[in-house]
Amino acid sequence: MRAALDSVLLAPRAVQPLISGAFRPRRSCKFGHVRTISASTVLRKPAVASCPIGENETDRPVLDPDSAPTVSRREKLRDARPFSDFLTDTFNRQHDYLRISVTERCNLRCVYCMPEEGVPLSPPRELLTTPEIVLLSSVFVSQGVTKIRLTGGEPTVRRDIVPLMQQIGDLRRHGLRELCLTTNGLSLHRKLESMVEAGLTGVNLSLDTLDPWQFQIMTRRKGFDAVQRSIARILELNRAGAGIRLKINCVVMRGVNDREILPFVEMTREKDIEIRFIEYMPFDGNKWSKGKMFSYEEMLEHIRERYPTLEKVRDHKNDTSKTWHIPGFAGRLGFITSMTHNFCGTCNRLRITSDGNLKVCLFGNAEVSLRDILRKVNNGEPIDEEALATLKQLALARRQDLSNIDVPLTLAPNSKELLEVIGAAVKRKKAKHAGIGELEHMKNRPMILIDSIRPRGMTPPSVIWRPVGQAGATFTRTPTTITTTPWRQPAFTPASGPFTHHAPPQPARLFSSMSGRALRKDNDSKTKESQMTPPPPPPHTAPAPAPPKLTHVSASGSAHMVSISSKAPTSRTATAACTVRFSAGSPAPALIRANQVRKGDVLGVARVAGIMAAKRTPDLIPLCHPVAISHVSVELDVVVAAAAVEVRATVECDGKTGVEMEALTAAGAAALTVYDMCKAVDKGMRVEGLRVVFKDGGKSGRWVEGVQDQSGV
Ligand SMILES: Nc1nc2c(ncn2[C@@H]2O[C@H](COP(=O)(O)OP(=O)(O)OP(=O)(O)O)[C@@H](O)[C@H]2O)c(=O)[nH]1
Ligand SMILES: C[S@@+](CC[C@H](N)C(=O)[O-])C[C@H]1O[C@@H](n2cnc3c(N)ncnc32)[C@H](O)[C@@H]1O
Ligand code: SF4
Ligand code: SF4
Repeated sequence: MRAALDSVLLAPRAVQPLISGAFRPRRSCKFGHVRTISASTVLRKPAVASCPIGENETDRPVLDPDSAPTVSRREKLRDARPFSDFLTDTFNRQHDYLRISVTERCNLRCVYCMPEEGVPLSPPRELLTTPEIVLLSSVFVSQGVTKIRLTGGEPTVRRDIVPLMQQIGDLRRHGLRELCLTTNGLSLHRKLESMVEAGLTGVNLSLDTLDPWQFQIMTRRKGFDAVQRSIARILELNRAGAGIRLKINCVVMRGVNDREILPFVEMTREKDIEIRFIEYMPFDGNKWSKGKMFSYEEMLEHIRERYPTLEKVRDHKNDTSKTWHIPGFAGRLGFITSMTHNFCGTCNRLRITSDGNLKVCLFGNAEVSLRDILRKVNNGEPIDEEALATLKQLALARRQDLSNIDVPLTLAPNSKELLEVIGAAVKRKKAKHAGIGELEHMKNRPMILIDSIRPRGMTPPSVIWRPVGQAGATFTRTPTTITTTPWRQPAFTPASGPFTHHAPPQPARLFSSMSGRALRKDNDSKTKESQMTPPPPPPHTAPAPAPPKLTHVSASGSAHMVSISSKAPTSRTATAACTVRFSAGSPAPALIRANQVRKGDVLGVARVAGIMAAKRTPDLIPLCHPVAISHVSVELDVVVAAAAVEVRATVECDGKTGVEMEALTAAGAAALTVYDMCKAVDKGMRVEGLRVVFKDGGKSGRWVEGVQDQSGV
């Protein structure tokens, strides 16, 4: 007894819960044979990652449901139920794997992932709070999700990542089996033990090189040693039986790190880890070219030359990677072939972005805001710990009313509505994503804002399925089609029909300038205007000439937003330009060029200001529609001879309305930032000639400044 107690007290902190039984790792093979690693096994000998019947290729550490305080009868009954229809798509794919992006931030700047200057971040109130992530996780687990992966950005930079994992880890008593992390490993070693205690079962760690200098080139930051420390710590904990499944993700770029393929393969000789080589994927700003991509076939050939005995291993049905093994080696090799072979047929993934949008496909462009639905119960405000406590009370109070929903799990009073929206989105999921031919010509935004990468052109949600929130919502389902009202065309009148669900009327804050008439179900603005009763003509006067049609003024004369509901989304681009002109003899242009301005890097800050301003355009220009911008670039050229900085901003979107206002706002804000940062050295600056110089897409097609006949442009 005394010895047993000592073993608990003297064991490393991460292992204590293993011993005490608070968390008991289990392993299961692909056939579902599960065995628990006992405390004595943990202490006496390394855990053997083998299947009880010898099938050891796909051992998967899983959370131990028995370690949770109780598994209620309700949970057991739920497990016996058929898989949730809400999470089953029209191709009968059952989505039991949820990826959640918990932050947009990152402490590295990998060349293939992020622009050097980083990405503009969303305002904090738009991001999911910890209680909101837990609520959404619980809704998904209640429907049969058994695996949750936290990703980002870099998930470990989220300040409350450990408490968040603890709360998600608690869902194991409701059926969650795996809680995983995709991380760059930079600060993982500091949090690893508490994460294991929280229930971490798997780590996918990104490492593209084994050379510290090359690491600095590829990530634009230092940190190689810290990553090595994290890997060593995982292996150490695993030797003690923690059972963390470790995979190393390595994006292979020709001419950059392809010479390291074989050293990575060598790592699997002694270590029980899986090295996964990922085909390099394109998105705007990462300078992708087909030539830089090292394909699956090429990698295999290269490895086979050195290791001819390389053999294929049976993959788990939902794996993204194709697994191989060199006989005699402890680890395995995987290949993620998003560019050359899709693996969509067995897809079981859904993802939630850090701002709370559900994406049913990594490459799909439709998103639906779950955050807005969730926040309705808190008057549109983010749900914090205090609000969560109230929700818990509510959930208990209405326990009886929700016979078909697991009350302890789904604390959100509007779980049913959430499920309806999730179900409709899942049913819209396509069979597969585009092939390489399409991917390489598509535009993209930096993928750090979603989760992992999204190839060029796949990103910008051409339709944001944001059905609810402040503006109210209508979901109309007919037996053959499901449509969700996009956020830009809120319908305020409940639609009719047997399968209609509509949100309770909400104060129409965002669109409060719209007249009641303009807000009716009819989405076509032209029809709407023709149906309005014109004011009677004044008596005894000649008929007045028809007033010019003011598209932004309603029948009652008040300013309103033009409806673009009936327009089809198309790809649109606009470029705006302007000049910051300095006084004659001003030292500013030379200082800017030499990056010697005391306030800092003028061009870098102005570029970011322009990008952020483009995203904020509808907040600044009252009648401007919010558009789903897919790309913003801001270029600033210092022309010392002309004592000027020339600014050009290009904005792209796939949408129903043009982006010239966004381009003008971006150019204007970049110019004003130059002004602001230089006003100490030149008080006579002027911002000149703000204008659109190029526009493409939509009904009017291409337009170029200064060209008389636009037909040939
Ligand atoms: N096509 C596609 N590729 C994905 C998806 N999720 C991840 N990937 C690819 O997998 C790479 C590694 O991502 P990870 O975060 O490690 O996720 P994973 O490989 O799906 O993780 P597990 O299968 O759970 O181990 C990404 O960079 C993508 O290339 C997905 O849903 N679809
Ligand atoms: C976006 S990161 C987020 C999680 C974490 N920061 C990390 O690096 O693991 C997720 C994965 O996407 C991969 N990735 C990012 N950009 C990529 C690209 N252009 N091509 C292929 N994979 C990419 C990364 O290597 C990483 O494994
Ligand atoms: S791959 Fe991960 S670590 Fe690298 S920049 Fe992207 S999010 Fe950060
Ligand atoms: S591309 Fe979409 S459908 Fe294909 S595997 Fe990824 S998420 Fe699933």
